[in-house]
Amino acid sequence: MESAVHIHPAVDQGLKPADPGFAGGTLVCACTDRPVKIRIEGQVAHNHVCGCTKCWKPEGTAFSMVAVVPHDKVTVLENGDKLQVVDPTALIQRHACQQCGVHMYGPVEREHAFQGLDFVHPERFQEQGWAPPEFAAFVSSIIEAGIDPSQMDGIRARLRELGLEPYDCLSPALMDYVATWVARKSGALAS
Ligand SMILES: N[C@@H](CCC(=O)N[C@@H](CS)C(=O)NCC(=O)O)C(=O)O
Ligand SMILES: [Zn+2]
Ligand SMILES: [Zn+2]
Repeated sequence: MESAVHIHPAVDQGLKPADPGFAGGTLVCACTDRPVKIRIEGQVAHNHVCGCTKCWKPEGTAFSMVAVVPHDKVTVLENGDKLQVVDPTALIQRHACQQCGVHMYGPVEREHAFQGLDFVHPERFQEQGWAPPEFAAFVSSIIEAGIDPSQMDGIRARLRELGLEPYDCLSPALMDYVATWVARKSGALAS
């Protein structure tokens, strides 16, 4: 089934499988002059496409693609002076290149189930072999960015066709993980 809306350039032609030997790589922003370079050690986890308005999306694309890596696996290699935090009040401290706008890494420093993880956009890797997205998150949020609600049935069908089950928040596994963290903190569950 064809949808007029592009999901994301890295998935529109189908997903590329992970290389089992992928040991990390370098994320590069879109600048030709003094690009920001970030070294990531090891494979990314929980890669997914995200429809929210806060995650960086390539031009003309309805979804971002975003995964997590432990914060200690992230190193700013070059031109870190170009980075600025988009919204210092947000849970994810998205560090964007002020020149080209690409978000390079987003640590979660606050006390939260995701504390210690950095959100990254794997399509910015110079290398191939990163793990492909596993699901689609915050799908209804694309309406907040201006997608006509009448397109949603087609977009969800296209996501399913690509093997990216659409959810309006995170996947059930990740929602359960977050809720378990909250319940342990409150004492509702034994820690
Ligand atoms: N409907 C909202 C959803 C925003 C949202 O909650 N985004 C999720 C997925 S990235 C999140 O965890 N945000 C935390 C943050 O932005 O720091 C929007 O599209 O702006
Ligand atoms: Zn840049
Ligand atoms: Zn998002």
